[in-house]
Amino acid sequence: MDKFPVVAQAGASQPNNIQQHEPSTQASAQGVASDFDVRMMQRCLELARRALGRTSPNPLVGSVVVQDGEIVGEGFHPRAGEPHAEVFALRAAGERARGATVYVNLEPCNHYGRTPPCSEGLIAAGVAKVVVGMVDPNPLVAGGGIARLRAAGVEVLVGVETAACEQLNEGFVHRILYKRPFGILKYAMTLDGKIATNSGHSAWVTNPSARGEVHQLRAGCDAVIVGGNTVRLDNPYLTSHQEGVNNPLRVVMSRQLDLPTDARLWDTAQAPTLVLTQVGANPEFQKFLQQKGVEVMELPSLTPDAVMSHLYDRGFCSVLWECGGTLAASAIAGGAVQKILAFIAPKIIGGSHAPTPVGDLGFDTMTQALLLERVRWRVVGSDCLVEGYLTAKNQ
Ligand SMILES: Nc1nc(O)c(N)c(N[C@@H]2O[C@H](COP(=O)(O)O)[C@@H](O)[C@H]2O)n1
Ligand SMILES: [Zn+2]
Repeated sequence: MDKFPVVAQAGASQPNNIQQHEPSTQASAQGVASDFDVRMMQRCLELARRALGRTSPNPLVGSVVVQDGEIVGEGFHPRAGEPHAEVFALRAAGERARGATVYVNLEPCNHYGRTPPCSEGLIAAGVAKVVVGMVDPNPLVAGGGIARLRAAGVEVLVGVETAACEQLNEGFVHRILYKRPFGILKYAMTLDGKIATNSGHSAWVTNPSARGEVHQLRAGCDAVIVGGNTVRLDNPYLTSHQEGVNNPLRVVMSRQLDLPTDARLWDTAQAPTLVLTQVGANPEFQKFLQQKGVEVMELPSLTPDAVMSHLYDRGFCSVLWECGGTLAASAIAGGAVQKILAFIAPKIIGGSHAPTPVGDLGFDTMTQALLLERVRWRVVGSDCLVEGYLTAKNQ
């Protein structure tokens, strides 16, 4: 997997300004990870994913306790307010935790939050060694958990499968560092760069496997945002379409609330919907939505950043933009997008008025182009998925 320097400097003001993070000296890697260590860390990540989309504002964390080369306890963090992964793993191991090695994809915490410090729990359980995937960027932890364990005589190895650990928690890390959720812009376009025909028809650009990936992506996000046009033209469900997995909060941004009364998003039995609008917009329609169980909120300024700020206040880590080109351009320009996922279908539809995934960014020359880094691509069914991160140059 590519190196993924997702962690940026705390306090930096530009949300897209992602920089390489160097772990603190205190917490730097000591010793060499074995193939077994790598396998155990991958198991932690697997366990962590069981709570996909359910832990915000907390991270996804899994933990494994190993005694004499054998797994004797496993656990994951199920949601904020519940015990941390290490606690569940230690509980499962019981007395066999004494002298054991504990694996965890995020540095054990060292503070009293909603739960007591895991560093103290690990010390009290008498573990001999802790293997950590990545340092916790939370200023309340930030190397302190590692230092506390070492001070108590526990051997600590830091930096196993770090790239994968950082990628799993890129939303949590971004939230901590920038006080905004991590924004992902996803779109599907034809080979000639259109997201719909001249008449606005878009079902479907991509093949069913690609649509399955999008459902999976939604399951890992706290919210999915669209604009009024997407509601009017596509009438989407925006759910994960799977039993027992997370459905994100479906968010509609609409200034005028000139929206259809029969939109699928107003059926809140499957997933909640939040409509964000401007102060005083269409009171009749607001009433109609509220009667349907849709939450309506007026924001003094309906900008992508104001929306992301509101979603941050709700404790969200990752937000998916599934909007049309105009809102996508505004979200990018407003620093609300850090990652792009572009599904490209091998189809050509032409059309000089056919919409494209990103509207006007006000650029005149190619030198102004937004650059992506850490770009990867793979084939998904008959389509191609290109993904990458907006670079610091874009700001
Ligand atoms: N190492 C580790 N394992 C977990 O299972 C976790 N949830 C965390 N989270 C860290 O602790 C903070 C939350 O603490 P409370 O749940 O409020 O007690 C979170 O921000 C992470 O820094 N870490
Ligand atoms: Zn903890």
